[in-house]
Amino acid sequence: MLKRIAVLGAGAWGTALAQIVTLAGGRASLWARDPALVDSLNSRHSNDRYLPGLDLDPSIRASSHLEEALESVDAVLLATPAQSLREVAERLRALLPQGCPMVICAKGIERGSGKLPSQVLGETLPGHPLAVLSGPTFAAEAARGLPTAVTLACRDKLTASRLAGTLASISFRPYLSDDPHGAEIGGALKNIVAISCGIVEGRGLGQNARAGLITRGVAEMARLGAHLDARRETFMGLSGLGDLTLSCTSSASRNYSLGQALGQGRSLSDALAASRGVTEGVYTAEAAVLLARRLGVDLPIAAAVDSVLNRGADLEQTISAMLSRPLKQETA
Ligand SMILES: NC(=O)C1=CN([C@@H]2O[C@H](COP(=O)(O)OP(=O)(O)OC[C@H]3O[C@@H](n4cnc5c(N)ncnc54)[C@H](O)[C@@H]3O)[C@@H](O)[C@H]2O)C=CC1
Ligand SMILES: O=C(CO)COP(=O)(O)O
Repeated sequence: MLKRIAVLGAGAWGTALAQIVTLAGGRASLWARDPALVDSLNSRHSNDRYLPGLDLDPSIRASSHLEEALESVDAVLLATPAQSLREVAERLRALLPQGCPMVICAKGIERGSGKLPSQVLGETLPGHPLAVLSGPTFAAEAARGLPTAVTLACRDKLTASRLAGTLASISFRPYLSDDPHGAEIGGALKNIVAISCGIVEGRGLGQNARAGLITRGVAEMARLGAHLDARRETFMGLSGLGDLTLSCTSSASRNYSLGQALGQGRSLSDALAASRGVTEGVYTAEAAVLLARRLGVDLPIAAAVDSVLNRGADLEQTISAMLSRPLKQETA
């Protein structure tokens, strides 16, 4: 078993993951940029900024120094937002022990390059075993020990099962997969679809529309995945349909709530200011559209969300245009 785990990023998910490691019997160090947050994590064993009301295991050691957080670690969980992965990976280059496995816990696609997190890490930190952890996991629930099932995807079976052993407990249940790209695409696109479902809710367009978007969201995942070495069946699993089910039906999702606010007529800057943390779908919509254009893939939901959020398109006209698209085969 990999016992000593460094979690990088002490937001809601990173803090929850550190707790999950301790629930599984391991030791977690937690890297946060902000020394004030580190002090409160170490002295009060809580993260009032990102995960209020939760008592953390006192064995979790936080540090604002990467070197310290990485001391004697067996594996690293990357839990900063997707857009910061490259910067964090570059800092890791001189510090990470040879062959140390890395687990991508962020959900997104890089802006500017249109790359998946595993592609970003493959460029910046080649040679390290890579896994992707994704699925329906609200941080606050998983950290409290409420039952949670996830996809743990890794091309190397031995690394996958060692990582699963490190994270698994009575309340946290990883299912193994050998399709990391599929898990990444599912996690990235579900945030965009969650924004679209929030818009539907905020505008009072009904539950039929939401179910339609969830299902067509799976179709967008599968179409993109077909060009990126991912398997269709992955999108029917926890990191695809599972996460869509969670994030597209609950205002506990930040992406869904941002969509709700937009649907109610609030501006993007107001909705972002009210958000409880990073809303990955806003940035990934732009990156997904870039990637899809490059690959010649049609992603109408992602394109509509991107045009409303990032290109100043009128919401009402965008909804009309979506609904007026030419009729097509369901499986195409
Ligand atoms: N919150 C949740 O329930 C879940 C979140 N995720 C994913 O995990 C990732 C992180 O999300 P959250 O922890 O919820 O976000 P958050 O907004 O709660 O926290 C983000 C943390 O990353 C830090 N950070 C931002 N840029 C950084 C940089 N350049 N270098 C170092 N630290 C940086 C921030 O200071 C903050 O502590 C996202 O990709 C999200 O989609 C995945 C599963 C569940
Ligand atoms: O990824 C998540 C649940 O699986 C968290 O979703 P939000 O980022 O939309 O809150």
